[in-house]
Amino acid sequence: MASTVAAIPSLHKAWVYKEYGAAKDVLKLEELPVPPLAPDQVLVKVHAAALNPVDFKRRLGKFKATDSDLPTVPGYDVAGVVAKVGSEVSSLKQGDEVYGDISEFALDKPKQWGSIAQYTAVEEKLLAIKPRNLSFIQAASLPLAIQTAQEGFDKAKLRAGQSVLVLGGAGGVGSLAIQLAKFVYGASLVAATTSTPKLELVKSLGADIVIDYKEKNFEDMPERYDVVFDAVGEPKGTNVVKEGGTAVVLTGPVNPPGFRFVVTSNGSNLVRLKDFLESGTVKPVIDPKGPFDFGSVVDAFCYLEGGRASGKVVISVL
Ligand SMILES: NC(=O)C1=CN([C@@H]2O[C@H](COP(=O)(O)OP(=O)(O)OC[C@H]3O[C@@H](n4cnc5c(N)ncnc54)[C@H](OP(=O)(O)O)[C@@H]3O)[C@@H](O)[C@H]2O)C=CC1
Ligand SMILES: CC[C@H]1OC(C)=C(O)C1=O
Repeated sequence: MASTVAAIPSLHKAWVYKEYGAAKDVLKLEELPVPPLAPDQVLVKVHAAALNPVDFKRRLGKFKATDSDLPTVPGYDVAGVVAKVGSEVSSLKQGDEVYGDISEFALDKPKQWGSIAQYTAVEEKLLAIKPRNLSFIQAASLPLAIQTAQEGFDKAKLRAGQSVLVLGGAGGVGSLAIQLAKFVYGASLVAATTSTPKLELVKSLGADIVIDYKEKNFEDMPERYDVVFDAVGEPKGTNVVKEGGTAVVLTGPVNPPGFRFVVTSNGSNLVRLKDFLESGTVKPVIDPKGPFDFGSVVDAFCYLEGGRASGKVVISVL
């Protein structure tokens, strides 16, 4: 798909913080210069951007040792239209509808000028053509979370016919991890933990066993799993791993045989999932409190930071 692109202004609106702190204290909507383009980058007119916990952890200074310089425009996930291409860009052209995670390494010098803005500059290799059946809102919800699930299962060497437990099944990553495990990697059994109000959502995503962690402890159940995908950060997952299995840990402490990793972005990862997305086999999950409008980003972060989001918190930027 291609869209028409208006003239590019020299200034644009962006959410920015100049010091680390709470969203309500430091996050402001300001007019900034449109980011300059490197030769291998494209300028994206942002239609939608999604929030991730790494955005608020970063804004609280938890990764300052490896962060890019302040001031910071937050936002990793973007969906929009290519407005301009750098001199070395070969695979994208003006008008292409694209999506992606704009920071190749989530914690190591992530983009200073992020996606919660009217324009963002990003290397073509980090983007993919938006699936034609998905809205910009739906597409923006996917990149960082779906690549995290994909990379975690790849590193765990998940094979068809194996069993998976997803801890945090209703969250941004967990809601996609259930679907990928079941429909992309061919797991024979997918179990997931969530709380009482989200049991039906998690079952609808393909979980064969839904564990209400408010009522039951998965460690007390008889099942053991080839792969535990821990999107919660309690180190209990390794206690239910089968002999020879592993635990993928996204955050917090790790015990053997588990491992933790940090997601790496590449548009080719999204291309691998194109058919699953365009066929509707794997579906975006957008928290019903959203999408939030561009003026409500502080509210959106406050909601995400409450830790109860179902699927992804998305911002409509147009
Ligand atoms: N290492 C990496 O590269 C990455 C790490 N992460 C990290 O992974 C974690 C998850 O990210 P993301 O999914 O975006 O976060 P979300 O904010 O989307 O997770 C919210 C969800 O977590 C669920 N949840 C919270 N506690 C529990 C629990 N004890 N058991 C089951 N479900 C629970 C909530 O459900 P309920 O209301 O039912 O409790 C809610 O649905 C974050 O800490 C994030 O920083 C994320 C992406 C990449
Ligand atoms: C080390 C985990 C850290 O990296 C990302 C992307 C997060 O969300 C984290 O908490």
